[in-house]
Amino acid sequence: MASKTATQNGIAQHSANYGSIVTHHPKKQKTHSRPHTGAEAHYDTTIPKPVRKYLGTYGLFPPEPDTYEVQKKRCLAQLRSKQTNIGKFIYLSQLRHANVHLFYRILTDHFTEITPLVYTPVVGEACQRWSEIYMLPEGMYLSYLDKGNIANVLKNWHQEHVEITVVTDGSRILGLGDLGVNGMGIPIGKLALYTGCAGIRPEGTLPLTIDLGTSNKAFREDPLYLGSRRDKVTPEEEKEFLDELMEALKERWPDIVIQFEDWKNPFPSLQRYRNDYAMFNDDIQGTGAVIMGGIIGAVQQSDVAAKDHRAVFLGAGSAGVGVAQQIVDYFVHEGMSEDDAKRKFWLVDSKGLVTLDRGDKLADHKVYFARDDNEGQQYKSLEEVVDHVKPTIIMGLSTIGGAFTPEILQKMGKMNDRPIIFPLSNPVSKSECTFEEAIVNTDGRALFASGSPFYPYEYKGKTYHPGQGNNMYVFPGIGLGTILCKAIKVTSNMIYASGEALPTMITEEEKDLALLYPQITRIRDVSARVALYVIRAAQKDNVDRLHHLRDMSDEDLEEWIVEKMYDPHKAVESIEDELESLAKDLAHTRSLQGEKSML
Ligand SMILES: NC(=O)C1=CN([C@@H]2O[C@H](COP(=O)(O)OP(=O)(O)OC[C@H]3O[C@@H](n4cnc5c(N)ncnc54)[C@H](O)[C@@H]3O)[C@@H](O)[C@H]2O)C=CC1
Ligand SMILES: CC(=O)C(=O)O
Ligand SMILES: [Mg+2]
Repeated sequence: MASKTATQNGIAQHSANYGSIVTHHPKKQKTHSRPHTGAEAHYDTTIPKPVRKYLGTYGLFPPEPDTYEVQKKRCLAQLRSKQTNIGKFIYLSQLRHANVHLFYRILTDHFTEITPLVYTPVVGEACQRWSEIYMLPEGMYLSYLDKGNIANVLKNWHQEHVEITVVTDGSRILGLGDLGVNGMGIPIGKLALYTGCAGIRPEGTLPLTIDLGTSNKAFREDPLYLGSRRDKVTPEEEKEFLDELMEALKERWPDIVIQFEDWKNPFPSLQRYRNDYAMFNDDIQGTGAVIMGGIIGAVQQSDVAAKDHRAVFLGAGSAGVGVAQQIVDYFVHEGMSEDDAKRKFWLVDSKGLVTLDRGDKLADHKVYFARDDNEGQQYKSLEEVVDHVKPTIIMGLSTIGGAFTPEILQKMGKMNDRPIIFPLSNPVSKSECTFEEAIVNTDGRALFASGSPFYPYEYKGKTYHPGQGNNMYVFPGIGLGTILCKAIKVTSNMIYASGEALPTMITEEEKDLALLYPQITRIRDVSARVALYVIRAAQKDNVDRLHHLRDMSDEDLEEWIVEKMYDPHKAVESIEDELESLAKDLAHTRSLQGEKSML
């Protein structure tokens, strides 16, 4: 009997990976529904018959088990038959809910096709239309009214072992403005990439959206809007709420990594929590690191020494300042003084070139880069600044689609052999220029990366390949590295290391194509390398807690990281093998005891 109980427990435990399957078997303990891991057993047509019989799901779906290849073929056909991107987004959300391993198998097998549908650009449209398309929670929503009770609300989350959360208040979703609780698409999308790109277990992720009110009047008046109708809370109220939230998260999951995403003004929270929590801000730090990684390659390919570059940034917000700051660190690494490095940057915001004598009160985060050498002259437009600076690099983090006009691009092409052109705003509609515009207006010489994906472009008989300068190349690895070495905080050196890891992954073939980032299809290997660099930096800063990793060689450590990554293909195979063999064991035990076997 003892072995029978052990066997049953084994099946119950493993079948947890199949979501709510256990709910439907009378012998099994009832579990809560699992918004993020799905009820996939009912939809997983690959489950072998003996397992279905044991679990009490035999007869509940078509009789003959599929192979994964057939199942995938059917799913891709269903996906591709949807007429609109939003239809595809909804289909994929339902698939993730219904059969989480299948969703991640398909995502990892078809990164190039699926990523734009669950992340930028389509997630932008999904957030704009969230109130209309909403069907499933897929994460937690906290409200300002929960203040004083946040720890209790967090207890309602059904997963015991959350390793990472992405938290937003929806106040600056991509370049689309304040979308309030509709911003939930972003934590869900980012965490889907955590799982797909860096192998964080799906059930270890917690998408979290906080309703702190919204400045979006149209949403507040929309009867379908799912959030509160109040205006945004004050910065002081936000701070008090976040203090309580951070403490409550750490209390329930002491090792949790917390990623702040798409906040309108994220500098105060980063400053306040970075030393006491394993947290980082993706828009400031993740973007800084990923663009620094791309710039390292671009500087090499431009054949202009780092000290001779001049960068004009359109946009001086969290991403613009984060990126500029990170590249300053890189230039300093390359031997420049900090002051010289800082002087390589001209930041432009909605009022023009950021200068100390512009006459308005500059936000704190802009002061460091404000120019003092403009001799009293104020440059209002990007074109004027380009004429004044004669940059080698133009960077767009402004949310202004098309701001890099053909005239500006042509000037960049005339002034530089290899102009570095990075229109980084998301989604595609906000990109400062398209890949085609950059290629045509520089006669194919642009070194290019954009925030959202573009297709390769054929020009004068040659195919050009765009790079995607998106923080998705680093945040999954930053999170993975932090989790695996149990770092107590995410230091600046860990962020820097994540960007430094990227150029080490570019192959000669990719360099020949002038690519500044590895192909997205290799993102899992890239994330493992990023995690390796992050762990090494954590060790140097003495913030890691898994000290035995310090003794491993880089090669062994990278291999260990890969082994630790959730792989949806292996997950399904091993669970199925084990379930089948456990079911057979049980049948055998029953027949020895003279019970009628179901199998
Ligand atoms: N590629 C990537 O990985 C990332 C891209 N982004 C994108 O960067 C953009 C900006 O993000 P944040 O810096 O966080 O936003 P933000 O709101 O903090 O900053 C926006 C900046 O653009 C400036 N701006 C607005 N209108 C302008 C105009 N007409 N001319 C010149 N400047 C103007 C604002 O003054 C502000 O300095 C968004 O579209 C976002 O999607 C953000 C993070 C990562
Ligand atoms: C990519 C990203 O984090 C953003 O556009 O905000
Ligand atoms: Mg973001």
